[in-house]
Amino acid sequence: MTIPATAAPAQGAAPAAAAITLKGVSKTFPGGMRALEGVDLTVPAGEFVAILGPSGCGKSTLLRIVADLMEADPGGSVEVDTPKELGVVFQTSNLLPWLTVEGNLTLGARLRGVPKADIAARVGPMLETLGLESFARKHPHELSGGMRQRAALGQTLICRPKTVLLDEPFGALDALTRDRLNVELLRLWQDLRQTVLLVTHSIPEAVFLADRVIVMSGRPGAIAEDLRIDIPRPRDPAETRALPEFTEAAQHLRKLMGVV
Ligand SMILES: Nc1ncnc2c1ncn2[C@@H]1O[C@H](COP(=O)(O)OP(=O)(O)OP(=O)(O)O)[C@@H](O)[C@H]1O
Repeated sequence: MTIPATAAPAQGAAPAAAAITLKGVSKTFPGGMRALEGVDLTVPAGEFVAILGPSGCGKSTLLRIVADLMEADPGGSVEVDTPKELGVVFQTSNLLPWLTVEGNLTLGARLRGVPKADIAARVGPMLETLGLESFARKHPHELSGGMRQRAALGQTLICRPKTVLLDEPFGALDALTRDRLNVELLRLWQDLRQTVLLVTHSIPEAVFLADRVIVMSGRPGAIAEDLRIDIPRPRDPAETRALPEFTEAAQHLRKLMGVV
């Protein structure tokens, strides 16, 4: 069992309530494929947690279980503090091809019950944050892959979900766009203080973004390491990457994952 790396709260401060609590979560697919084995994980509200692990170790399965898109094996438990306020962005975007970018963002918010006036007030700033303001009237097929992914992120974040599950949302992007979106994501997170669970294959991305990095072992996936990233915020990409704490954490994770 992994001891959560949650920092002790400052004296007098109440500890943050848990947004996600997994206890003994396992998953066996029909045919006997065991994808997860006894995962214990507590994520306090407002924490940014990155999940790293070898391909096929069950990261997406874990996210799907948290999102209630898939059932875990009987015996374990999954608790999400505000299941109705959960936003999910997967590797492939869910944009509707017949709607414009603006239409997709608006529909996303409308389906989640965001009041009309709030939607109208949020669409413009969200498009601007994501660098999509001049593509508001374009349809998904007229966008680059990076733009589509940004729009998909906007479609979820415009609803201001309390908990955000991100499954490799930037995996298919070029390094520059990815860096830029990382910065935007952090900025949005710092404003809204959502709970974030991000699956990534990038060690630098995990260290730059997260308060905690969870490393999963190979299949069946279990938690092999729960590493707290004590790098002050706000984090500037160039300054953060030059910090010894950044290098140290990244090296530790590379070693652990056998990428040297
Ligand atoms: N619906 C399914 N039915 C059967 N097996 C599945 C199903 N979904 C996933 N698996 C298997 O479960 C294991 C974990 O898959 P999962 O997609 O969670 O891994 P992952 O860590 O997210 O991988 P990657 O990093 O490559 O995206 C894999 O071996 C996969 O083949």
